[in-house]
Amino acid sequence: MTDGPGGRAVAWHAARTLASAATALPAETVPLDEAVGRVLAADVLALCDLPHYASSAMDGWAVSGEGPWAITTGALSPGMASVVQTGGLLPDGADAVLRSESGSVRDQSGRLVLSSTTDEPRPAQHIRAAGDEARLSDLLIAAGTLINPAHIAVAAAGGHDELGVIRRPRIALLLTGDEVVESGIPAPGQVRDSFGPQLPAVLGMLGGAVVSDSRVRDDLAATIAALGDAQRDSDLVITTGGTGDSAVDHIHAALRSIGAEVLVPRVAMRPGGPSLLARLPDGRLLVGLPGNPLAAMMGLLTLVEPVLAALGGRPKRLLGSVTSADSLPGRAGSSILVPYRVLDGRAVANPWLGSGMMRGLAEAAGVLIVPPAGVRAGGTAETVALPWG
Ligand SMILES: Nc1nc2c(c(=O)[nH]1)N[C@H]1C(S)=C(S)[C@@H](COP(=O)(O)OP(=O)(O)OC[C@H]3O[C@@H](n4cnc5c(N)ncnc54)[C@H](O)[C@@H]3O)O[C@H]1N2
Ligand code: MOO
Repeated sequence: MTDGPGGRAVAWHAARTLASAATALPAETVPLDEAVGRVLAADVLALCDLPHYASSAMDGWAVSGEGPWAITTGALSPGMASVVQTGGLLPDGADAVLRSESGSVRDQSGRLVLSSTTDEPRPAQHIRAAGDEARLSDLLIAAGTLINPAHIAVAAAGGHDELGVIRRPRIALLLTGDEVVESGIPAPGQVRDSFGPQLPAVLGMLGGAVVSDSRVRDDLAATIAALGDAQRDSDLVITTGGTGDSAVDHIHAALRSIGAEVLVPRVAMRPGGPSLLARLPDGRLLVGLPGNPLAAMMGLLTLVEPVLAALGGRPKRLLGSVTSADSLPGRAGSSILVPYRVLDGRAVANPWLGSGMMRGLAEAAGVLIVPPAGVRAGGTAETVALPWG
C-alpha cells in the first residue's frame, strides 16, 4: 500500500467499512407528503382497520339472502336489496353485491324488484370486508424503510398525517483551489469548478442536504478557520482539493492543527487515493476529497456514500458484480476503480479515465473495482453503483 501525506493507505473495502461506522442521526417529524425518500425512524402501525368499514367493490345493489330482492333503503333483511356505489358503505344485513350489469329491476305492482340476470352473486362477492388489508395495530411499515410514494399512501390509509424519519444529514462543503473559477471559459492556469454545481445534486441523491458551500483560499490559516465555521451547522464536512503535500495543499496540516483524528489517511485506490476520513474534535466526520474531479467522485463512492448511509440510517448499498469483457490488469497493494459501460452483457472500460476527466463517468453504467490481482477476460468483477442509477 502507498503512504502519503496523511499516513498509510487503507484498503478499499476496509475504508468503506470504516466509513459505515457512523451513528444514525436522531429522528424528526415531517408531514406525509415530505416523507418520500426519507428513512422511517419508528414502525408505522395501523391506527384503524384497513379498510375501516365494509364497502362495495362495485356499483350495483347490496343484497341479502337469495333473490329476487325487494329494493329498499337502510338495513337489509333476507330478500331485500339497496343501491350501492363502489366504495359505498354496505347496509347492515348485506351479504353480497350484485353488479349493475348483472341485475335488472322491474316494477311489480308499484314495488321495485331486483333479479339477477347471471349466476351472481356468490356469497360475499364484491364486498371489501373491513380489515381485509390490515387490522388495527398491525405493522404497516417497518422502521428503517426507505419511504416510497406507495408507503405514503399506506400510511395515509392507516390514519397517519405525519411520519418520524431520520434527520437528513446536513453537509458543509469547503471547496479549495485558488485557480478554480465558477463560470465561463477558464484562462490557462485556471480550472472550471466541477464540484460546486455537481456535489449538491449527487449528495442529495445519497440522502444528504448541503447546508453551506464555502470557497477557501489555499492558505493554512484560512483552511483552519473554515473548518471551525463548517462544523457548526453540519453533520458532515466535505472538503475538495488540497489533500496533497505541496505548498498550496493544507487539509492534512489543518486537520492536525485542530486536533482531528484521522481515521482513513488515504485509500489504496486509483484514482482518488488521497481521499481521507477524519473525526473532528466535536465528534463530527469530515471527508476530504482530492481536487481531481474523477478522483473526487471515486472518493465520494468510497467514503461519502457509506458515511451518509450510516448517518441517515439507510441500508448500506451492496456491491454488485459484472462479467468483464476484457482482461483488466491490477496493481499491487491497490484497487483500481474503472467507470464502465455494458456491451452485449459484458463490462467494457470507458475511455476518458484520467483522474481529471469526467466524460468516462458521465457515460458509465457503474464503476468496476479491479483488485490487485486484476480481472481476467470473462471473469467477474465487483461493481459499485452510481448514485444516479
Ligand atoms: N507529488 C505528488 N503529486 C501528486 C500526488 C502524489 O502522490 N505526489 N497525488 C496526485 C493525486 S493521485 C491526486 S488525486 C492529486 C490530489 O490533489 P489535491 O487533493 O491536493 O488537489 P489540488 O492539488 O488542489 O488539485 C488537484 C487538481 O484538481 C483540480 N481541481 C481542484 N479543485 C477543482 C474544482 N473545484 N473543479 C475542478 N478541478 C479542480 C486542480 O486544479 C488540480 O488540477 O494530487 C496529485 N499530485
Ligand atoms: O486520485 Mo489521483 O490521480 O489518483 O487523481
